[in-house]
Formats: sequence, C-alpha cells, structure tokens
Amino acid sequence: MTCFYDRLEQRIAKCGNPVCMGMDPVLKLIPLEGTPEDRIKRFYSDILECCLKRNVQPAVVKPNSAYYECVSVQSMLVLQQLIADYRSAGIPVILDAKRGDIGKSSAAYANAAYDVYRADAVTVSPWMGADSVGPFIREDSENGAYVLLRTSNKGAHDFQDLPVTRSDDPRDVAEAFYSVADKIMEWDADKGYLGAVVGATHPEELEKITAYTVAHKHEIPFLIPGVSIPGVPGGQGGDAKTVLKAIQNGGGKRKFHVLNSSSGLNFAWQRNDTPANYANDCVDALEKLAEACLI
Ligand SMILES: O=c1ccn([C@@H]2O[C@H](COP(=O)(O)O)[C@@H](O)[C@H]2O)c(=O)[nH]1
Repeated sequence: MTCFYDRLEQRIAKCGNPVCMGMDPVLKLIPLEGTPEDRIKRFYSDILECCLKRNVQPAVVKPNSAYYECVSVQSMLVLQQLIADYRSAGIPVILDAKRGDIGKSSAAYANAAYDVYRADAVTVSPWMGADSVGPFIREDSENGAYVLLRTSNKGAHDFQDLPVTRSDDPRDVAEAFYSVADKIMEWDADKGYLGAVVGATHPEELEKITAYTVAHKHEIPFLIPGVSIPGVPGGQGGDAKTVLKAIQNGGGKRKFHVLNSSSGLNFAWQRNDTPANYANDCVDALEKLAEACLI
C-alpha cells in the first residue's frame, strides 16, 4: 500500500506538472444545451477526453462539492460519476468539502468522502480538534486529508493569524496557523495521511510554514488554491512561480505540493470568447500553468 502523498509525488513526476485542476461548475459559463446535470457531466467529460487526447494531464483534480450541491440532488450523482471517470483515467481526486464534526459525525463524513464518493482525499477543518480530524486518517489506506492551515481568502487573517502563546513562556508567541502545523505533524506522525491547505495568495506565510515543517523534519504536502494563470481570467491572483519559489526558499525538498486553479482552467474559453472551444482552451491554460510551474 502506497500512502496518498507518495502516490501523488509519483503522479506529479509522471505527468510532469503539479497542477490541481479544480472542477467547480458554474452553469452560466458552461456553453452547452440540456439539463444542468447533463451539461456539467458533458463539460467535464469533454475536458477529460481532451486532456487524454492531447496527453496534457493535471496531476490531480479537485471538485468542490458546493458547486454540485447547489445545482440539485441529482448533480451529486454526476459528481460521483465524474470522480469515478477521472480516477479510471489515473487522475487522483481531492474532494473539497471542508469537513469536520464531533468524532462519530466526522466518521460518517469520512465514509461519505472515501466510500460513497470514492475520492482519494478530502479537505477538512481543524477547528474541532483531534477527534474531529482523526476519522479522516485511515490507517492502511491510500486515502489522504488536507487540513485547512492558512487559507487563501482575506478572512483567513481573522483567526489564523491570531497571536497564540505556545508554551508556558509568555514570550513564545506565534500566529495560530503554526499550531495547526504542529497538530498536523503530531496527528500524522510521519505516516503520510495528512496534508495542509495553504493559499497561493500568501507566499510569505507559505515560506514560513515550509521552513517550520522542514525544521521539524516533517514536510507537509500542500494543496495550494488561489492561483491565477497569466492572461487568463479567473482565480485569486496567486502566482505559480512565486508560490514554488516560496517553498524552495523555505527549504522544501519534496515534490508533492499541488497548485490549484479552478475558474482559470475551467472557463479559460472566456479569454478569447470561444465558448465552442472550451475543452481545448482549458487544456491550453493547463499547459500554460504547467509551464509556469517549471522553475
Ligand atoms: O483556502 C482555500 C481553500 C479552498 N479554496 C477553494 O479552491 C477553489 C479556488 O477556485 P479559483 O476559481 O481557482 O479561485 C475553490 O473551490 C475554493 O473554494 C480556496 O480558494 N481557498
């Protein structure tokens, strides 16, 4: 059994890029006719087919559950089918659902993500602590979970940057996100089940977090959302090269970090206003992002 993050590292090496393609359907940007569910299914199936045909593949994909839940109950079946299709093509799937609850409810959420939707990995919130994250660590499985550590949004600052006293020494104060990093390293105990979400919009923090984990001899694999692709609308302004250099400057050695773009890839057709060419435009943008990741 190979743990999720070793698998991911192998996969990144094999496909030659660390891109995580988000799959966040927005109906008004899907230029197809039919029921909402059919349009979502065809859209992402066409993109998959085009990736395979052109042999340009993302390392991993990340559907955000919210974008399916808000369409209909039936679209959750589409999500399940898309996860199966991408996995059958050899592309691992991270289900972005940001789970976390009391232990037994977290266990039910973990069963849903890994056994019903059959995702390889899932995003989880650390807010409720060890018993909440624990069920997402499946011993002897190939599954993984990404814990929210320093998110990409503005509001991340509200709690994640709060100064926290970390020992009996009142001078030992640091931002709260370091405590999340500590817990990820403690809960994972080097078994390779836990990664962390760190936003591309905060490269300074990314460098600090990398340096911290390297100093603790426990590099944490990062899922890095918020990347924008130069010349393509969408995303949150994070720059791929800056992100990868931040990891390098922090002393990161492992090649298991993934950079996510959702709207920038999915709706790249907007760049040239070529809706009929949505699949090729997405794959062009993917190629562009993959190139930007060569540093
Ligand atoms: O800190 C976070 C955590 C999750 N996300 C999610 O990633 C994608 C980003 O979409 P873009 O269109 O590339 O901006 C989306 O699903 C978010 O919910 C994040 O952005 N930041």
